Order: sequence, then structure tokens, then C-alpha cells
Amino acid sequence: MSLNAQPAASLFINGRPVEGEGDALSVRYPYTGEEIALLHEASLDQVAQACQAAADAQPAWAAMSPVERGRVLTRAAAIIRERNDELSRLETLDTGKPIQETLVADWESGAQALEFFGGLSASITGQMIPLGQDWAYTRREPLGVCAGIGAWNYPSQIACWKAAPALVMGNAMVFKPSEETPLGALKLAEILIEAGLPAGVFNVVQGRGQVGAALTTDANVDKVSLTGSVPTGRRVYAAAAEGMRHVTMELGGKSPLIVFDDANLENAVSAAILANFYSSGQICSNGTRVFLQEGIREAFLNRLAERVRNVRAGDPLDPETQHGPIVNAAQADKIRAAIEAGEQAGARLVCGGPGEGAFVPPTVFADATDDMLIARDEIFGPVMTTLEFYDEDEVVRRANGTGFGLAAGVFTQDLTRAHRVISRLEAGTCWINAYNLTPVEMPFGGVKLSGLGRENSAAAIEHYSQLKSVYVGMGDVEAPY
Ligand SMILES: NC(=O)C1=CN([C@@H]2O[C@H](COP(=O)(O)OP(=O)(O)OC[C@H]3O[C@@H](n4cnc5c(N)ncnc54)[C@H](O)[C@@H]3O)[C@@H](O)[C@H]2O)C=CC1
Ligand SMILES: NCCCC(=O)O
Repeated sequence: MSLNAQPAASLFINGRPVEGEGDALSVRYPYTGEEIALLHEASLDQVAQACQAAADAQPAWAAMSPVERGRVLTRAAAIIRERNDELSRLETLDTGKPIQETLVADWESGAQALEFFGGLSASITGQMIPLGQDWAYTRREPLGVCAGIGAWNYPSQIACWKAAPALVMGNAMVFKPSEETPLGALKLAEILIEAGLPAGVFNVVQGRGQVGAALTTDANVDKVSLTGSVPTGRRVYAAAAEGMRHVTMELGGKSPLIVFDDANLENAVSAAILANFYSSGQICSNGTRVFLQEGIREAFLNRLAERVRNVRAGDPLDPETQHGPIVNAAQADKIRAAIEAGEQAGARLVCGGPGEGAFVPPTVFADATDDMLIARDEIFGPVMTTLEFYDEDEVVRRANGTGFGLAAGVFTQDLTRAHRVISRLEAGTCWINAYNLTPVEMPFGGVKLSGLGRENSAAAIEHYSQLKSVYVGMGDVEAPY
């Protein structure tokens, strides 16, 4: 079967495909290393052209009624669902993630964002503030042009999570996908046009960091929304600050998953698997520090190892495959270095290990301590570090002992304790007796170094709009002289 995934052109500017004038960008299928498309980065002139096209198109889009804007988004969601099989295959080729995942978690999640914000559109209103005879009101207005910059783990979901709230508020967007996974965003641009989006409202440029940097500081850009690592987040936030641009920062994490003695063992093990090995561990919110209370620890590790041994790794296009390759060789090497560091530091390898080629198997460490690299650094691969604990105060202190604050989970049958512990954890997105579920209805995002702002839910609207206050005088104006 041909793996050719060459798009019509590398960029999408002002409603049409445009070839990039910058360096070549080879897109490879992570499973075989085969080139599936050859793209070209945007030149800096083309970045500016895309931002200008967005700035030109934005006022007319913002002037349309909210119900009309919402309709475009809901149509786009329907088109995505009609083409889910074909789009999911492309997502698997781009990322290497198993087709059984991409069929349900990637474009489908993107469609839900378009559907949610499309439906919300007509009910977004301001406030009326009575002031006696006079009164005031507020208007929620678009920011203008939003730049979206994506990571490679959920390329199409990230594009939709950023585009949907931005567009529904009457903004235009220029999106730069990760250079590792550039294909899905181009499909989203085509689908939005087909759904009735005016040309120029959603544009795609391709490229590495310097293209993202040019986008961040373009004079037409009013907001930058980044999904990426903390070091990139620091750079983008600082660059955006120079022009007082708004930001949303969806960054990395090293999140705690706390399992108390009274937890349902099978559910806690299932959640730990979802929290560490889905998408071969390449998920920002992963609960990679699994704190096990002493009474459940042994049983948990035994059951986990038993279940992990049954994982089916292999060809991501095979519907039976549960565990796919890592996105590229450099990332696989980084993960292997972390595994080696864990072993050298004296942690016990319960299962898994470095693997071979593109594959790193689900790997579990026990007997780790908080100061080990595997317990401190984001590995962004299928590596779970388990840590023993004895009581609640101790585990809360240790769970919070990190600069990150993206997510956290608690497993216990004592719901009073569950809510008490969650209220003390420094994390933006939390789960009780569940993990890594990110429904569009629930705000998603981090605190501390893990980021600023929220995606999904009505909360995202605040991050893609600004408030105008209008005072209305109803009587004569009195002046002192
Ligand atoms: N909180 C969240 O929602 C999520 C966070 N992530 C985080 O993303 C990271 C993995 O993704 P990567 O693609 O490796 O991240 P990365 O930080 O290397 O790159 C992210 C994006 O930023 C761009 N970029 C790099 N330098 C730039 C600059 N100076 N200015 C503007 N753009 C620049 C890249 O080209 C890419 O599109 C992990 O840390 C992960 O936790 C991933 C998914 C979700
Ligand atoms: N559905 C997972 C969202 C977080 C991430 O993109 O890593």
C-alpha cells in the first residue's frame, strides 16, 4: 500500500495552497522511516504574507453574526467525521500513533472542539451593569490575529483546539504545526474553507523554530497560543511580551498520580497505563510520577507488570496494534538516555527497557527516589516512575515538589480524602479515580511552569477575546466650570 501523503502544497495562505519558499522539510513515517511527503518551510516573507492575509480577512469575519460563524465550525466538524477514516490514517502516518488511537482520539477530539464552540457561538454575550440613572455594558470582542504553534504529539487535535475558540470569537489565525507533523493542519485549512470559512481567516505556515519566532513577533499578531515544551514556552512568552501580545501556554509536565491503599486496584492500574503509555507516552499531561502507598505497592506493581507484558506493539496501521513507535530517532534516543539514567541511579526496572529502533516498550521503574532524573524531568516517552509513600501530608508535599503543574490524579475510595488531596495539589487539570480524560466541556491547562490560560470549555473564550466596557450617560453632563 502506498504511503505517499504529499499535500497539494506546503502552506495554506489566503484560502489556497501555496508552495513554501524556505528550506526542505522531509516528513517521515515513524514506523518505517520512509519519506511520505516533502514540504518546504515558509520564508519569512511568506510568514508576513500569511499574517497580512489574516489581518485583512479578520474584520469581515468578525462582522458576521455569531450564529453564522458557529455554523461554519459545526459544518467543519461534520466533514471531519465523514472523513475520519482517511484523516486518522494520515494522522497515523504523520505521528506513528496506532490507528486504533487516532480513529477515536485525534480528529474526533478536534471535531468535538469545533462542534462545541460552534454551538456556543450564539450564546456568548456581554454584561449589563445598572448604575442608577446611567448604566454600562460590556462587549466581548476579538483580539484580531492569533498565532497558533503546535507540538507533534496531537497535531490535528491541537490545531482544532486552538482554531475553534479563536475563530468563533471572530479572530483570524495563522497556525504553524510542529515541523515533525505538518500534514493535519493543511487538511483542517481545506475543510474549513469547504465548510464556508472566508479565505484568509485560517492560514497554515510550516517551519522550524525560526518560523515560529517570526510568527510570534509579526506586527499583525495580537495573540500567541503555544503547545510545546517549557523552554520554548519561555522564549515565546518573552518574545510576545515585547509587543504586549496575549498568550496561551500549554507546556510540559511531570504530573503525579497518587494511589492510596484503598484504591480499586484494577482501575488504578488501568489509569496508570492510560497515564503513561497511550500514544507511546508522548502526552503532556501524563502522570509519570506514580506515588504508591506502601500497602498497595507490591500488588499494584505485580498486576501492572502482568498487564503491560500483554501489550501488542507493531505496525501502527494494523488495527490490533496498541503501542507504536516514537515520533523520531532523536526522541527515542532521549527516552533511552533517561531509562539508562534511571538504572544507573539505582531504580529497579520492573518491565520494559530501552527497546530497539523506533520502539521503546512500556517501561516501569520501582524503588525510585524524588531526586532521580526519572522522577524530575519530563521524558515524553513510555516511562513510568513509581515512588513509595506512607501518608497523605507526605505525598502532597512530594507531589507538589516540582516546578511543573499541568495535571494530577488521585485514586482512593474515600471521596472526602480525594477532594481534600486534590484541593492541595498544585495542578491545573485533575482527575479523581480517572486519568487523562480531556472532554471538550472541561477546561484544560496548567499552573506554575506548565502554562497560562485554558483550552476547551467556555473558559477558552476568555483567552481569545477582550472585554470592552461602555458607560452610557442618560442625563446631562455636569462639569465643575
Ligand atoms: N500542555 C499541553 O497541552 C501540551 C504540551 N506539550 C509539550 O510539548 C512538548 C513536546 O512537543 P515539542 O514539539 O517537542 O515541543 P517544542 O517546544 O520543541 O516545539 C513546540 C513548537 O514550538 C515551535 N518552536 C520552537 N522554537 C520556537 C521559537 N523560538 N518560537 C516560536 N516557536 C518555536 C516548534 O517548531 C514547534 O512547533 C513537551 O514538553 C510536551 O509536554 C505537548 C502537548 C500538549
Ligand atoms: N488529549 C491529550 C491532550 C494533551 C496533549 O495534547 O498532550
